[in-house]
Amino acid sequence: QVTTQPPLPSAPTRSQEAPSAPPPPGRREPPAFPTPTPTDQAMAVEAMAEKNTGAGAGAAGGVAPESGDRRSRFRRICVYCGSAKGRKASYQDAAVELGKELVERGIDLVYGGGSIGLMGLVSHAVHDGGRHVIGVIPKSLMPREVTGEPVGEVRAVSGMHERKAEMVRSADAFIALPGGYGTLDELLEVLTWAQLGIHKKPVTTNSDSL
Ligand SMILES: C/C(=C\CNc1ncnc2c1ncn2[C@@H]1O[C@H](COP(=O)(O)O)[C@@H](O)[C@H]1O)CO
Repeated sequence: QVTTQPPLPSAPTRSQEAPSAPPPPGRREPPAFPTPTPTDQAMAVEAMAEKNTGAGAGAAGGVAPESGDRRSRFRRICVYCGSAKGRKASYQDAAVELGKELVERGIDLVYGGGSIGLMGLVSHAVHDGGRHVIGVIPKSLMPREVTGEPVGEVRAVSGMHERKAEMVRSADAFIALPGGYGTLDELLEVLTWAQLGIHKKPVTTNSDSL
């Protein structure tokens, strides 16, 4: 099952896009999209799994949370995010907060294996919180995306396609944070694979992601 959450306002028209220069006098700034918090995102994937109990982490071996318990039914969530830190400090805050949210819910992380940008922030937050981190990365990309000692388990794969397939196989649900073209590619692929019935795992993002 694939949905995005929460209900989003309609997409801006070309004329509503954020201007690169200050607007002329009298012209109003376009409305800002609401940015769901990492807690919203974590709750969204839980809700999706609940609605589709045959498809969520139950099917993937997750553990149903007891009432009042913040532990998740998901064992592992894949986070797609940028290899850069992005233009807004709020993107970095969201990466760290999401990492902490996963820790609090007892969820391990699957991600692209890089130590740079938002990937580095989310992986360190999860690792520092004591959860397992699985980084899936092609050997050829290591010099570019890994600096210093990588955290957690590194799964070296043969190429980009194998990386995406391994990430989808290894996780029970997917959350996209802000990123660039790579994040967009990963998100579109996991969505289109769901559309084709290749997997039945929840996918969520936010309107401010890409
Ligand atoms: C060659 C293939 C796909 C090409 N595109 C990508 N597919 C998957 N992941 C990618 C691709 N390009 C870059 N990435 C990785 O995404 C991460 C985030 O990148 P961003 O651009 O900063 O959002 C990063 O780890 C990139 O390596 C065949 O399928």
